[in-house]
Amino acid sequence: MGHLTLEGIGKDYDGNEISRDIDLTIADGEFVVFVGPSGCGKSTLLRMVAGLEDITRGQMSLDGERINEIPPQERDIGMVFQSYALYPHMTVAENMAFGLKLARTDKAEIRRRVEHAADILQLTPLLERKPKDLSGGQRQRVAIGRTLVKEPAVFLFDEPLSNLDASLRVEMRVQIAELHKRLGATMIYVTHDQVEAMTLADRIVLLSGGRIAQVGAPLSLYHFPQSLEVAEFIGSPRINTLPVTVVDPGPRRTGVRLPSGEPLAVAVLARGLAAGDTATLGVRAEDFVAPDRAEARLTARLMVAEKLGYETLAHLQVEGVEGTLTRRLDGLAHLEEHQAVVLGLAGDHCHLFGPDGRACPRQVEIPGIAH
Ligand SMILES: Nc1ncnc2c1ncn2[C@@H]1O[C@H](COP(=O)(O)OP(=O)(O)OP(=O)(O)O)[C@@H](O)[C@H]1O
Repeated sequence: MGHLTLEGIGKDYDGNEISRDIDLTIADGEFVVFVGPSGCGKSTLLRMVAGLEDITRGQMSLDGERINEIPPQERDIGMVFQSYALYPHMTVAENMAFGLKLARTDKAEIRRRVEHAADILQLTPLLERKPKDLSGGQRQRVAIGRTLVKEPAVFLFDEPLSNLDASLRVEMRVQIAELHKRLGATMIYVTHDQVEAMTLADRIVLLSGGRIAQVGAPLSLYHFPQSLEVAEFIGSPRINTLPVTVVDPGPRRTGVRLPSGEPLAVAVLARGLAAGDTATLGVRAEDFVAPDRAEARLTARLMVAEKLGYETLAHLQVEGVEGTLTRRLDGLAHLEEHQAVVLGLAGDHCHLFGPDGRACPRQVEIPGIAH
């Protein structure tokens, strides 16, 4: 079992509150990813779960038992670190067995567990090699193996792929997802890479300034972000934002005026907004619509077209909007530099954020995705 409960967890360093008001329940077998910008407190929270940091406030329980005071080695929790720090003079098998030997585990049992972990991680042919004779990905698999042999109820991963190159990261990401499916164990994974978070997580916990900004399934955070901060963190390219003025805060649609002066009825509840307020319209790169289906239009000029083969990212300048907006187009779109482009907007495909950054609740249904 690996059912974790965090209630009112907080952490201070030298009188500074680093983590605060963390309330979170992680179900047995769930894959949860802590994500957020650098310094938001992801590692601190993970290290508190591991027992490597004291908890200043709140209660942490594993399978109903309080674990605040239980030392790391006595928690049924295993951690895979960013730097895999294998012992260079030991073979792969010895590296994996080391923790079990220290814990005086029976020799036959150690052999069984090492062989089993090697089989799962495809390390069997490498068991007698030394770390210097392994690739980066293989070393990372040994580091995972070292944790796997402990057979913990909860696996913690602290940015385990950040030392690997891009293609290896993708490969290891798939292997970690397969490992989770195969073991069915509870896993908590820390990363600042939102693609890793989106692809691995059953649920994402997005942290900001030591607090939870939003918890939910990856696509819920993508389609129903509760704040501008979440909307901007989740999704690549970053969500487009433009300043608008609220003209009609209606009950199901909110009328706004675009920088071009055109009106648009956005499918959101105008909670807390009044006519005359300045708000932020959010439009994902794929959510612009063809001009003939548009409810409002923006005239833009193409600055740069990034042709990625399967899609083109058009970076566009719009009068009255700072920076550029990005529109995603399928395939190799035919675009000329500086050409005029009409960006079509539809109220169902936009987000609206108030002056405090809070999202106005969207009044749209997306099949299979919870609000
Ligand atoms: N031992 C410590 N003493 C004092 N402050 C610390 C200590 N460890 C971390 N902090 C501070 O706590 C905050 C959160 O750090 P943490 O490492 O948890 O962030 P993070 O989200 O994991 O960042 P990153 O993605 O850069 O690793 C930071 O401001 C950091 O400087």
